[in-house]
Amino acid sequence: MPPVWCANDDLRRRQQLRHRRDLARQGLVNQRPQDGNVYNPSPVMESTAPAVGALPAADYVHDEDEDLDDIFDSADESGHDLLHNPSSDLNKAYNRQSQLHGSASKVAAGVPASSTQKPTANTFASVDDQVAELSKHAGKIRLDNVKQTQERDKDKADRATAELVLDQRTRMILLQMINQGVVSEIHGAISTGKEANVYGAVQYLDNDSTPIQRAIKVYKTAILVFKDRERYIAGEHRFKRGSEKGNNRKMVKLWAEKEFRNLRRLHSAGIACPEPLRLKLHVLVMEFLGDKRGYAFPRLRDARLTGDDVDEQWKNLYVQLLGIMRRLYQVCSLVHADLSEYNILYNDNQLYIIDVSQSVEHDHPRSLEFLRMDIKNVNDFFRRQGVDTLLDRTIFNFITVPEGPVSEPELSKAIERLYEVRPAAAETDEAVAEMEVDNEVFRNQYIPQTLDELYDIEKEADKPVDELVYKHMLADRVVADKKAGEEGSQSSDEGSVDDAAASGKGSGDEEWFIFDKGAPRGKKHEDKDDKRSHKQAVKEEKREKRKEKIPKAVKKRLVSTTTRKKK
Ligand SMILES: Nc1ncnc2c1ncn2[C@@H]1O[C@H](COP(=O)(O)OP(=O)(O)OP(=O)(O)O)[C@@H](O)[C@H]1O
Ligand SMILES: [Mg+2]
Repeated sequence: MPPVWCANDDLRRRQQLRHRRDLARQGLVNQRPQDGNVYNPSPVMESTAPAVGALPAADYVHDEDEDLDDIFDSADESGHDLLHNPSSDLNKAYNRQSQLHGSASKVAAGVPASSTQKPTANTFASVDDQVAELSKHAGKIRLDNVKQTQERDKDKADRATAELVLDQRTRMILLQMINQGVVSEIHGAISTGKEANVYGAVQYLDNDSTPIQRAIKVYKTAILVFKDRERYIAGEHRFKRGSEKGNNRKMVKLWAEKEFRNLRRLHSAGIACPEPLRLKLHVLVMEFLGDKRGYAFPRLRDARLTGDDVDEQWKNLYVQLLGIMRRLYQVCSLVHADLSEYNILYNDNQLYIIDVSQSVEHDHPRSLEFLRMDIKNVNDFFRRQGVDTLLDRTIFNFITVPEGPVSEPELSKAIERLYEVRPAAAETDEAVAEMEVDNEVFRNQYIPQTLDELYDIEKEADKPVDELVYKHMLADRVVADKKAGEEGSQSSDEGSVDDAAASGKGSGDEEWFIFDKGAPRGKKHEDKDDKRSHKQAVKEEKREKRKEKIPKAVKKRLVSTTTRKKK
């Protein structure tokens, strides 16, 4: 018998546990851990998974007082719009899933699997009912079906097996997603890490089409697996509410939300990355980057380029990545903050950016420091591949300067120009040594982000602007660049790359100048004569309209007569 609502918390909890135990006995819900910290998956839930499951104590601790209420709360969902968008394929998938797995009455009534209405009473009974309802999908979570093509170390592969067991909350979220048709089946782990596991999944849209591959990132909520997330979230306006220190579950939810939102920004800016599809608490469903059989693209670290022009391919990838970094900064207002060959996937000369949960906005107090770290990682990696890399400082300026292109092919052209205007002797040993020194200096330079962070504001003010690392963040520089753009609009090709290179302005630390500014947008940049004639035309139009206007007194009279008639 389902438990009845009761005001007494203790009694209610006991009833809930008893009910869960009953369900567990019937094989519907996973039982609580027994024999210390060993999970004992129910035969239904883990029917195809191997019998592993000894989890470290810490992995279990956070689940001790596990409740599932928030899992059935639709307020914690993002990407739900996909499901309700009539043009979305997810709709089809949802209907298909519902038809396949009962709930026929719900489908007929047009009720979504997880109702958006919150129960007003008997919450626990409702949660348990939903848990029981979801258990019919248990066989579709088959984590033993691992697809690994990448050269990962043995340690990690072993960990992948040991982590086949999901905690109950995560399992419920996954079952819910299956129920809603977001995915149809969940397969093995693509990757298991300290902070998150990524699983492969498939979504069947209709009976005869090939399934769509999906990736599901599950963030870990265990205490011991936390890294210093605070430094990424603190100081960013999107997370002003605070980082929810001390509450792991909330913190991880925030983290997943950050990745979802950042991915969405990247995707809408046209940067190659997995499209985020659905977020529920700490579980994120996204586009799968890999082949149709479910094998993920390799990380850039593991990419094996083939052909006679491998060197050229590496160089092109380098140029492509610098362009992406500028686009990320200028269009998305983001710094990746963990960019390296581990967080970039590669396929067919295309780079895909992943793992943006720690990416920060411009206004983050350490964004420039993170950017400099990203540049270092990228340069170090490509130098190891034999690419003639640009100076860290040059790239930093290239990324941060507001003026200039933000899309291909102009971005690549601008980078090629950076090579062209580089001091001529860049290939000599001496120049290489000099480059290394400059990189070292730049990497250790202090980058203030606000005026408050300057040690000696007067001393800084005396320095030539071009000596400042943060020169592109100075308000007057940004304004000056904009002004130059306005003036540039009067003599059309002033400030173009060729001019800059020819006049020698583009050498050394002046690379920011070599962007082709192009025609500035916005009304204030329109030609003065155009503006005047437009104003005149609008005036004329208004005058004509006034001629047809009924005088106020006449209008009033007309209104009053019609109202009287009605009466
Ligand atoms: N959308 C995707 N499609 C295919 N594979 C993916 C996708 N997202 C992630 N992966 C794979 O999962 C791996 C880990 O993903 P990610 O870098 O996002 O996790 P992580 O936060 O680094 O986890 P941890 O730090 O705990 O290792 C990646 O290296 C990649 O191989
Ligand atoms: Mg990663």
